[in-house]
Amino acid sequence: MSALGIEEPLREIAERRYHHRHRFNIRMHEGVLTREELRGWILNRFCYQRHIPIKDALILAKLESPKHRRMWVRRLHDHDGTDEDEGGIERWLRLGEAAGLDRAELWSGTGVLPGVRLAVEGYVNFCRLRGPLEAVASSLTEVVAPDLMATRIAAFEKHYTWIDSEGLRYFQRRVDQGRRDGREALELVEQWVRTPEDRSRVLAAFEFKCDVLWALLDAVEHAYRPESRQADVG
Ligand SMILES: O=C(O)c1cc(C(=O)O)c2c(n1)C(=O)C(=O)c1cc(C(=O)O)[nH]c1-2
Repeated sequence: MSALGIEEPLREIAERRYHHRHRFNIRMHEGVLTREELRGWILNRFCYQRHIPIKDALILAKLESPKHRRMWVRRLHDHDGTDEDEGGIERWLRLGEAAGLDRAELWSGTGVLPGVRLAVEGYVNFCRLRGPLEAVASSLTEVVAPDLMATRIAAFEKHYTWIDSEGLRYFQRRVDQGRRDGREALELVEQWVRTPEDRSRVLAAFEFKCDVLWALLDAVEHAYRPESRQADVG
């Protein structure tokens, strides 16, 4: 199946359903989030971050060729780190610290919203239960994530200067890692797709993943919106 057969419909779905369209991200980029909203997002996104290597380990166990496993295992190192590199989880913790959050609090999971927990668990279980084609396809949002991250870095540097720029290293590193991951996963999926049914499964997995990211932001937006917090207190 040609690249046109997968990448174009993926990008069409992303245009409508990827979380760059979510109001929380739009407000983040406009620079209008409060400190509490941004801290709430960082804390809750840590729940997603810490589960990425777990879902990648589940995918790794489904790959039958050494070549594919060698490619995929690098994702674990990207997040968990190596002797030479602290890794993405550590960089996310430093982002949290730069925003005034305590790393012990991030690790404790206290404050992770029910909707976030369910969305992340849904993603991990999807990768646990589905076959390799769908599990790999669910990572394909990384084809579009790097552009969003570049926008986010610019927005943080412009609007959220109270966060030390050292904290942005997670996103800076992730732009290139995400581009490579997205390209590799797309190549794998293109090799594997043989039938229209396979193609439909890939697109459905991608839609599911868009829903995971959307649901995560819905939960954060609802819980930390300044007006809803006032209403909760009242
Ligand atoms: O901040 C974002 O907008 C964003 C989005 C995504 C994504 O689209 O799944 C990932 C990340 N960040 C990210 O940092 C990351 O490590 C990551 C791994 C994966 C994946 O599905 O394997 N997605 C993403």
